[in-house]
Amino acid sequence: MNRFQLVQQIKGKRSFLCVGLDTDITKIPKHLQSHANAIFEFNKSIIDATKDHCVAYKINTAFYEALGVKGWEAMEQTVDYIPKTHFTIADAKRGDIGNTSSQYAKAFFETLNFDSITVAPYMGEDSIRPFMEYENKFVIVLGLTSNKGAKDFELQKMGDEFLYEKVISKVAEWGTPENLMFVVGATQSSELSNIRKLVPDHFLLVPGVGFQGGSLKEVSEHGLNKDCGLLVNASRAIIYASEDESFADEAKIIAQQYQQEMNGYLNF
Ligand SMILES: O=C(O)c1cc(=O)[nH]c(=O)n1[C@@H]1O[C@H](COP(=O)(O)O)[C@@H](O)[C@H]1O
Repeated sequence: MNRFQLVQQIKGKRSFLCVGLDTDITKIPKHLQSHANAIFEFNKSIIDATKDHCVAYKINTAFYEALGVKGWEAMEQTVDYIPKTHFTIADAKRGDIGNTSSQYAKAFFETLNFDSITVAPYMGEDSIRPFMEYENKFVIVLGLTSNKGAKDFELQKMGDEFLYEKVISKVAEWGTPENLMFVVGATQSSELSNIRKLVPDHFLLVPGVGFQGGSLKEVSEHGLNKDCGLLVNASRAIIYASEDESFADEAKIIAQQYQQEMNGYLNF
């Protein structure tokens, strides 16, 4: 999917919601846990229930890799099941020396047909370039993350800049808003206006609303650009909205609430 198609979808749906499929076998409703293909069955119900209210799905690969071959198969089935209208994110946080990153890119962009992948920037340009060689695919580089540990490196000053500022400015030289996005945690909304000065046109993937306490209102106030420019992710708040058989209906209600709130913030 390209940037234009993503923006069109946001305009049509009046939503910039990304549903996070952090599907944990121990947290899905009891009646599904004994199912031979429990993870995929759960994801299928969540996708069916939320697809009218969101524009993207983020699959956090850790939850699937933890289950071995079966988990990987459930991930493949899930990516294939997500409607082609929706932007897909492999939240894999990869990045390695160039020839290894090429294999990661092949794994997530060719073997699995994801539209994008999250990548850690620590190893520099040659670790990120291979992901940028694909047309209509995006690399989503960690900028300023939502977790406490962000203060250990990302929020350390290097001269008069934070490390995360250096990372975002430098990485932005390697790609364009057509193939590059950045992760900014919703819990870091005080830095969002500053980040918008560094990358006014790029999309930002913003996780951390819901369970981590980030504010959708603040993120929208400081992060929206002329094309929306935001994908706000919620995982647990949506997929575990209920533990009983009505889990998909409850997930739909929460996704719809996010969509309605987002509609009020959009400036087009
Ligand atoms: O790259 C990410 O998606 C990510 C970056 C970040 O800074 N913080 C963060 O929470 N995430 C991911 O976003 C999701 C947040 O999940 P919930 O807190 O349940 O909404 C998880 O899949 C995290 O791995």
